[in-house]
Amino acid sequence: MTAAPPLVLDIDGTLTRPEGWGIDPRVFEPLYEWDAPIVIATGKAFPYPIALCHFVGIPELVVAENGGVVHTGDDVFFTADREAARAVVEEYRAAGYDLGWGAADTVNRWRETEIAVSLDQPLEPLREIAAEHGLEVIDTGYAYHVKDTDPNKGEGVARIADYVGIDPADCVAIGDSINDVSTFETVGRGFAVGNADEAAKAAADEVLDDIHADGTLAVLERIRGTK
Ligand SMILES: O=C(O)COP(=O)(O)O
Ligand SMILES: [Mg+2]
Repeated sequence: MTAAPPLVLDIDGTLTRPEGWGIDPRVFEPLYEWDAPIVIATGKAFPYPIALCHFVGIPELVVAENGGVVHTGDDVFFTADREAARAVVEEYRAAGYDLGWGAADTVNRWRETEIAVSLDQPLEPLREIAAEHGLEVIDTGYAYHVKDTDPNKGEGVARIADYVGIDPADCVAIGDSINDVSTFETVGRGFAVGNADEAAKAAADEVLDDIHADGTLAVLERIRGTK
């Protein structure tokens, strides 16, 4: 008998259908059945991973907004200040640009510590304005995130692991982009799916052939343990 390891899972690019968007429904059952804690570590706003945990039927262990929001299951921590990102966006808008999500902007509506800008908006002016405010812009392949340079997913994962009583070194993480590098540096074993960007591939212990959920499902099959 081998025990399943705790998991740290990114959402976009990792749990997504091979076409690139939408959660692949095949991941629901193995996550529901998983015999160890699962941390969802994402760049998405807090309600999205919470809803994912809710709909899969697993406890809420969540790192959202690239580490800006950490939920240990009992307590929620905010580790970055949204005001600086807000100031960057105001300047970006004043210069004639837009966040690119339309009037409802459900991408940022519940975002607490950073701002996300659509990939179809100009990056260079955003980077310049962010730098003037001491912030960085990271490109996850799904959005540009204007954020503090400080918090990251890995620190959030470490905080949750400490609270839950698991050793990060025992965790297996799967991810696809630059915002997963800190996760890979925190856990014992990191897998980059085949569609991952160069930063994630370089930081991972192993790069998978399969893309998106196909890659993730292949890892889960390999490490799920036996009874
Ligand atoms: O929000 C994003 O841009 C990416 O989200 P992810 O970290 O779950 O891939
Ligand atoms: Mg991702």
